[in-house]
Amino acid sequence: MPLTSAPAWRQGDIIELAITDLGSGGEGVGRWEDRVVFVPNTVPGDRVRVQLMRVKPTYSFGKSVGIITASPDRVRPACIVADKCGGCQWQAVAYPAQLSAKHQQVVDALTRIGGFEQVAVDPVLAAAEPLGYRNKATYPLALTQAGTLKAGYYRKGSHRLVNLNQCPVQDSRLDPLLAEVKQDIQAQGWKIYDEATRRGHLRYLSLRIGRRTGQILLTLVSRSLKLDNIEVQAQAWLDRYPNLVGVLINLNWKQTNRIWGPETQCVAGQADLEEEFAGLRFQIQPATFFQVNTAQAEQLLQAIQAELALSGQETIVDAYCGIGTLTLPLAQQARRCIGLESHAESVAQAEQNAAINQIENVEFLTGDVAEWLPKMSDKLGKIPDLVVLDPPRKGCDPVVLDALLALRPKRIVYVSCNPATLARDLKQLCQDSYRLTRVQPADLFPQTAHIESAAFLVAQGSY
Ligand SMILES: C[S@@+](CC[C@H](N)C(=O)[O-])C[C@H]1O[C@@H](n2cnc3c(N)ncnc32)[C@H](O)[C@@H]1O
Repeated sequence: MPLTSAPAWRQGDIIELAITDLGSGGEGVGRWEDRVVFVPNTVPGDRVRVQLMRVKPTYSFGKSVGIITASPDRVRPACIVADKCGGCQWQAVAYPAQLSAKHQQVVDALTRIGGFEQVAVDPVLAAAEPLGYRNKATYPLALTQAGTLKAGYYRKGSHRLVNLNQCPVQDSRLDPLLAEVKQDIQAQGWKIYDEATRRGHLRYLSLRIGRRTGQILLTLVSRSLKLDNIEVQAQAWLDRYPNLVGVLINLNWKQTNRIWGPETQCVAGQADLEEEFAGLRFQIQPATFFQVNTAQAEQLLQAIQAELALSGQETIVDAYCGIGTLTLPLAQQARRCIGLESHAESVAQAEQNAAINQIENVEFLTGDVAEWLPKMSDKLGKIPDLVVLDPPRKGCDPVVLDALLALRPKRIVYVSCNPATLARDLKQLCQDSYRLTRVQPADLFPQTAHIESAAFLVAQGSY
C-alpha cells in the first residue's frame, strides 16, 4: 500500500512508525510527531507501515499494514491465528522482551497511578514453560453462516469468534477434546445459543485440567437442560478420554456477559478434579477460581512465603480466599488463619480442602470482605498480624481499604492481577499508615500483556 504523500492525521492515512514500547493493553506503541499511536501485533524495535484507524487529537489506534524492518525481538508466533485471536497479544514478542515490558508496566503503574517515587520492583519471576501452561480454557460457541460449529476466543474488542482446534498456551492434553467434542456437539444437533436472536441453548465449552494429576473436567454452559441424549454422550466422552473424570452442565439462563450461571449439575463421572498445589491436595470445581498457571502461582506463593518468613505464631486473615489456595499453605506456617470469600461454593470447597489436608487451624467465612473485615479483631481477640488481599481485577472497594486502615495489621500482602488497581489501592493504604517495602511480579500469563504481582506493606509507627 503506498504511503500517503503528506499524512495529515486522518482516519485511513498511512504513516511510517518506529515501535518503541508495549502498552498495558498489549499493543505496540510508537510516537508520530507529538502524538501516540497504538498498533496491535507489533514489537518494540519494529519499523512498520501503519494505517490510522481511530484518530483522536493526541493519539490514534492503527493497523500494521507492512513491516519495513523487523525488531530483533520479533519471533514467529507459536499460534497460527495469533494475529486474529484476542486471547494472546504478545505471541510475536520474544519471551525476555515480554518480561521486561511487564516489569515496566508494574513500575509505570506504581509511579503514574500510585505516585510512588522509588519502589523496589523485583525482576519478574519468569515461567519455565511460556507455552502449554493454561490449566483452563472456556470457549464461547457459535455457528458459522454455513451452520458449522465454531469454538474459540473472540477477536480483540469484538464478539466475532476465531475458531480454534488447538491452542498453544493451553495444556496440550486438552487439544484433542476441543477438536473432537465440537464435532460431537454438532452431531448431537444441540442448539447453539445465538447472541443476536437470544435463541438456542449451548453457550460455552469449558475444559479444566489438573496439571499434576492430569484429571480433566468438561463443562457445557447452557441456557437449559434441553440437550437430548446428554447422558449417553457424556458417558461416551468418559469412555473415550481416560483422563476425563467428569462431565457437567452449568445452567446460565441469564442475558449476561458472565460465563457461569448459578447452578452446576454433574451429568457423568465426578463433579470436581483433584490437583496438587504447594504440596497439598486440592479439589477444584469447574466454576471456582483457581489460578490458570499452576506452576507460576506456586512460584509466587513461594516468594510470598520467603518474604514473610512466618514464625508459626501469627494470626492471618486471607481476604478474597477462593478455595484456600493461599490460605492453606500459609496456615501451615502460622498459628491461626481465617479466609473470607463471597462465593459460597468456593467456601465449601475451601473447607473440604482443609479437611483433606488435615489442616485444622483455619476457618472460612462466607460473605463480603467489606462486611467481615471490620469484625476480625473481635473474632480473633486481637489485631491480625497479617492480612492478605487477593481481590478480582477491579481491586478493593474503598470501604475495604478503610476497614483495613482501621484494623491496622502489622503487615499486608496485596496480590493483584491488575497493576493499575493495585497502584490505586496502594496509594490509599500508603498515604499515612503503611510503607510499601517491595513488589514481586510473577508471569502467570506468558504470551499476554497480563501480569500478577505481590506487594508487601508494613505498618508505620509503633505497636
Ligand atoms: C483473584 S480470586 C483469588 C482467590 C484465591 N486467593 C486464590 O489465589 O486462588 C478473587 C476471589 O475473590 C472472591 N470475591 C470477589 N469479590 C469478593 C468480595 N467482595 N468479598 C469476598 N470475596 C470476593 C471471588 O469469588 C474470588 O474467589
